[in-house]
Amino acid sequence: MRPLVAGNWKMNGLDSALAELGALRQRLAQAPVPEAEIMVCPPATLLARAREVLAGSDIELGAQDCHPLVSGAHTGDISAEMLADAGATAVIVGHSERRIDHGEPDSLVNAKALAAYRAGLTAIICIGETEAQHRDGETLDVLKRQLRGSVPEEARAANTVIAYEPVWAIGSGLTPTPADVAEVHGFIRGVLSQLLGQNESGAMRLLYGGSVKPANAAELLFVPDVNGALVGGASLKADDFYAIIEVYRAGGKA
Ligand SMILES: O=C[C@H](O)COP(=O)(O)O
Repeated sequence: MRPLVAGNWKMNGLDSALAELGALRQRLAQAPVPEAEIMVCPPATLLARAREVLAGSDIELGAQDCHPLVSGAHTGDISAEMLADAGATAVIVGHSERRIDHGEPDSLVNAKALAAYRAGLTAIICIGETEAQHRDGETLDVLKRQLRGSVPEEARAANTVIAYEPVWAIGSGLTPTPADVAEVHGFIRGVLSQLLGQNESGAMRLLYGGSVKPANAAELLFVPDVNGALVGGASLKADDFYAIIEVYRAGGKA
């Protein structure tokens, strides 16, 4: 399956990110990496400008969150339909920063994923254990609970991507070992198989996220059952993001 490398800008991008995006576009035009699908997820305020920068390129545009409803009295919120209207083809839901900062439970993440489907967007559903849960050996239990609660019955390989992001690895420079990533991703694939059937589970892309950098991308992204990356900090710099994407150049994993 074709891997996906998605960049999550989070609440960044006021300064140089659009210029960096232009540089990334140029870099990929000069030295394409057709083996990978590439996406950037800027803050909602930058979607329109990012869309202009990317016009005519293969780089896709995603968003970072959505409200479950189409419209209404929800000050400050943005619906999946509005994100689609702004040019997004995907939306991240259930990122740990939303789960923790905004107290989002699995049921809300599930509703947001359904909203994404309703608007024709791909849902990138994030799951991951905290440092304490990791230390206490609860990782697999936590992930199973999050998958059962957050992944709608309507999830299909064509409309859903799962991103495993250990909270303790996000922005910390720490990463699980490739063997740990392999175990966890194999486990996720198995739970998805129980929930959605083997065909959908087998074809669904499972991304790894958490301190993916040019220096560790090759060792993390060629692990079995890893079908791409959700990249935070390193997606803000064209050179770094390109170097991560480039690990998929022909000769790597199909
Ligand atoms: O969504 C992206 C992740 O939270 C990873 O962020 P990071 O690459 O800065 O650790």
